[in-house]
Amino acid sequence: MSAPKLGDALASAQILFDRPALEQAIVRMAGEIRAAYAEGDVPLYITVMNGGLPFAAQLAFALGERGLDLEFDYLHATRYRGQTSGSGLAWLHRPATPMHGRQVLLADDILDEGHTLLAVKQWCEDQGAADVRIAVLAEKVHDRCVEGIAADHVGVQVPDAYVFGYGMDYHEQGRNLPAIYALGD
Ligand SMILES: O=P(O)(O)OC[C@H]1O[C@H](OP(=O)(O)OP(=O)(O)O)[C@H](O)[C@@H]1O
Ligand SMILES: Nc1nc2[nH]cnc2c(=O)[nH]1
Repeated sequence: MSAPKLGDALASAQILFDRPALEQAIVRMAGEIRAAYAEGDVPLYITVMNGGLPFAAQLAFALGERGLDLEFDYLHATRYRGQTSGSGLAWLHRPATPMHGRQVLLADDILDEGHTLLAVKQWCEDQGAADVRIAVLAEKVHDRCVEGIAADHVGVQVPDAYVFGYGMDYHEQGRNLPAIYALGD
């Protein structure tokens, strides 16, 4: 079966945040995150692939501009496999950099029910990370978030709908759309 067409989804989608609004949110986040670290700190900056990639890249530059150096690594843990729901987390790649005693900064596109970032944060702590901060471009507003997880830094809040663009996929399409859309009915 072929994937539903991105163009059809866009035709009925609602634009929630355009590129300037998201860039502005990321700049604001960078100021907050910079202030959370001391002079000379070099956090281990972990991009949560795939969705976190565009956001993480932009945030990294904004942090560099503010004098915060970062050591880069990445992980890929996926839960949804292109659908809106699913159970269990599949680790496709774990970071190679030792975390013991490190300050870890996780960058992901969205905190929805929180299963992904809860498992990822717990894994970082199990590896001996001294401190784990979470930065997400979007936080979905509902009451289904699992206990024990919250983002430290949030770009924008999105309604309880399937969203795509700016890293987030619509059936593995549309990740490079420079805006966040909510899927229509
Ligand atoms: O808060 P949750 O309900 O756990 O959902 C959020 C996670 O879901 C998405 O990842 P996905 O598993 O779709 O992988 P992807 O980044 O490769 O699209 C997104 O990138 C988050 O990591
Ligand atoms: N693309 C996308 N991925 C998600 N992962 C968890 N929630 C969402 C969502 O609304 N959209």
